[in-house]
Formats: sequence, structure tokens, C-alpha cells
Amino acid sequence: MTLQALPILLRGQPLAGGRLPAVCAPLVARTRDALVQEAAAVAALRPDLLEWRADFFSALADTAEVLAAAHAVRQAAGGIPVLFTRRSQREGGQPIALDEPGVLALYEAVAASGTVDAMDFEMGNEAAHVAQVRALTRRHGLALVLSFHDFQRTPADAELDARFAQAQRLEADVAKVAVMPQSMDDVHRLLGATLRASTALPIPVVSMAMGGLGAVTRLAGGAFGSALTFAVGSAPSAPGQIPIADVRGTLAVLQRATSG
Ligand SMILES: O=C1C[C@@](O)(C(=O)O)C[C@@H](O)[C@@H]1O
Repeated sequence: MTLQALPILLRGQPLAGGRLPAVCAPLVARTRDALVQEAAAVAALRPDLLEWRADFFSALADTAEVLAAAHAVRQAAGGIPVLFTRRSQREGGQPIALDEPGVLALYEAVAASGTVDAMDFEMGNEAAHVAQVRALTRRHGLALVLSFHDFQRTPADAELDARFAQAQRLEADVAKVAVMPQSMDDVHRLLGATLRASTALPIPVVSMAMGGLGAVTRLAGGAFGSALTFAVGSAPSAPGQIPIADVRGTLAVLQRATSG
């Protein structure tokens, strides 16, 4: 029997029509013009979801500019849903000119603008801030991805299990864990933890092992219960991401082989 993982729900609809794993492409441009161009070019490759990695955006401290960019991305996306992410430097993101209260105010403004469908927030942020982002995403009808990243190593099994469970305890709609493997044993453990979490938790889970060693998780993670894989549209946002066309080709092969 093959595992039937839960799809991610956006505004009540299953992402990618419920096809698993869905494919998400990041947007990493620094200016509004470049972002619009990137969004249009990546949308043409038809990922199921676009992730705007807003920490790459140089005018992040200018709310009006961020909102103008968010509207422009929405338009360029041509109906593909958008995930809004500020990745902290602590968890592998870019340095930004905003303090944490500023980030929270920005999340509120972007959520209220109706330009995105989901938001990613790190569960390692202050508990009060996580609760605030949970409340505001709920108020605006957006899905909340609570995420954890370790760009150095792959935590022990118990910690991996605890991270997925923590996201659910904090009322995430999606639990996401990204790690850096040092060995194929680490990759194997990440997949094992994904399988356990996807069967134990009542919410969709997403995982990836980064870098070359972890590439197999971006192609085959769905077979272990990961609901989403990140693939390159025009530029990667993390090490080991594979171009959309290659990911889609491999997913199609796996789908045919497992259903045949
Ligand atoms: O958290 C994730 C996953 C990721 O780190 C990856 O390894 O594909 C890429 C990020 O853009 C995204 O927010």
C-alpha cells in the first residue's frame, strides 16, 4: 500500500488539486521590477505554488513598496497561489533592515492585502510572535506553515520528531522541517522522521534534506509523506534545489511506477 499523505489546503482547496507532492518555486529577486519579471518567468513554468522569499527583497523595510510588490507578484502569478516567507538569518535567510516587531507588522499588512494565500513563519521565533502570526493568518483566511531549518546538520531522530510535533502543537496548518545532511544516514533519518510525522500528525508535513546529498528527498520525499517539494524556477533559494522540469519529470516517473 502506498502512503496517502495529506494535501495542503489553501482557502479550502487542496493545493495542486491534491496531487502529491505539490511543487513550489521560490522567488528571490531584490527589486520590484526584477521580482515581477521573475514571477512571470517562473509562473510560465507552472509550479503549483510560488514562494516569495521576501528576505531577499531589498526594500523590505518600506511597507508601501512591499505591498506594491506583493500586488505585482499576485498579478504576474496568473492564478498560481503565493506563499509569503521571511526567512531569518538564523535559519539560512538574508540579512534584513527590519526588527521583529517590524516583521510582524509587515506580516499583518501583507496578510490584510489579499495578495498571498499562505505564510511561513519559523517556530523558533518568540512564542508570542508565533501566536500573533497564527492569529493574523487565521483572521485573514491564510494557511500557516510553521518551519524549522538547520543549515549545519541533521538533528537526532527525537528532535526531528519533536519539531514536526511542535509545529502541530502551535496550530500550524503545515509543518515543515529542512535540514543539512552530513551523510546518507542523515538523509535516511530525515525521510524516516517525515514518514512518522505524516502518519502521526493530522496536518500535512513538508521536509527536505538540503545540498547534493539530500537531493533525493526533493524527488522522492513525497513517497515518504512530504506534501511539497521546492524546485528552481529561475534561481534557487537553498542548496540542492533541482529545476522544475526535472522534478516534474521524476515525479511523473514515480507516479506511473507506483500506480502501475
Ligand atoms: O524552507 C524552505 C525550504 C528551502 O529551505 C529548501 O531547502 O528548499 C527553501 C526555502 O525557500 C523555503 O522557505
